[in-house]
Amino acid sequence: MTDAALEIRAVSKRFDLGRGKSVLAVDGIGFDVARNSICVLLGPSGCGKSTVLRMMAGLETPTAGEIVIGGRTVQGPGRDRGMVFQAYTSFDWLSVRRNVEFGMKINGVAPDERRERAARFIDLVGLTKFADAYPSQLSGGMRQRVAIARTLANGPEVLLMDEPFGALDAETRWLMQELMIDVAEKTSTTMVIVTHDLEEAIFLADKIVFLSSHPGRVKQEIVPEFKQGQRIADKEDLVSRDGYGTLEAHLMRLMREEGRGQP
Ligand SMILES: Nc1ncnc2c1ncn2[C@@H]1O[C@H](COP(=O)(O)OP(=O)(O)OP(=O)(O)O)[C@@H](O)[C@H]1O
Repeated sequence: MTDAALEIRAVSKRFDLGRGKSVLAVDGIGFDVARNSICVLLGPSGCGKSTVLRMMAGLETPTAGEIVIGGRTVQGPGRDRGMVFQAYTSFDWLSVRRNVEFGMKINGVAPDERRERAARFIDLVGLTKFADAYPSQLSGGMRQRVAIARTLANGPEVLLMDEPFGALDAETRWLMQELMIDVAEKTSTTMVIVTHDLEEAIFLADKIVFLSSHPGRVKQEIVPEFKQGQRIADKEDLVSRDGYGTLEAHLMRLMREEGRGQP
């Protein structure tokens, strides 16, 4: 019995470009994501991070290998996974509460339970005062909180996030990162987060999987040992810890090595 929530086994992805041409985006990658952990996929632009995440979500099919979640091979999208994208994906004509209830309604969750769960997750992301507001009345960070609450309310085993804070300003980004640590602690959801931001990776990750540039292969799996197995909920605290700078410099070196030759 493995304690992995997610197993990526020798996965490759080749995209057909038509006229007999194709591109190998991901080449034989393998790694595990432990249950209740935060795994960050890091690597230079075009290394295949989003492709790997989309295969986990079942939005793309591996050309070779398999992805196993909770003992089952992924064969398409499923309720055991929830995905949050960089672009805000809330329904503008529904209030925050109705947005969060929407997926549960589709899934046939009874009204009372829907309301109770929506209230819990809206509270978790700090939007209780805005439950009756509409997305157009909210800031970018708040709208992304709605997307997170809506996704978590469906009770996924694994939360997949593709550059979730990429469109936010620096300050909101920190707050959102701190929020995700809080969410991970309170909900014990396994998370896989794609980013190219080194600081974000170090802050959020229990494990970093660094992908080499095109085609994507696992270059290194890195556990930020300086955190001593703890999540550090406060960014100032994190960056002032011994070992933070060394890890950041190491990741910068990897990024520079792999980024060479990129436009
Ligand atoms: N649908 C597709 N058809 C053809 N090629 C694709 C498709 N999706 C991705 N690719 C190619 O696969 C490679 C990996 O792309 P992917 O978007 O996964 O990288 P990434 O690491 O997420 O990049 P970025 O950090 O810039 O978002 C790229 O060369 C890209 O052009």
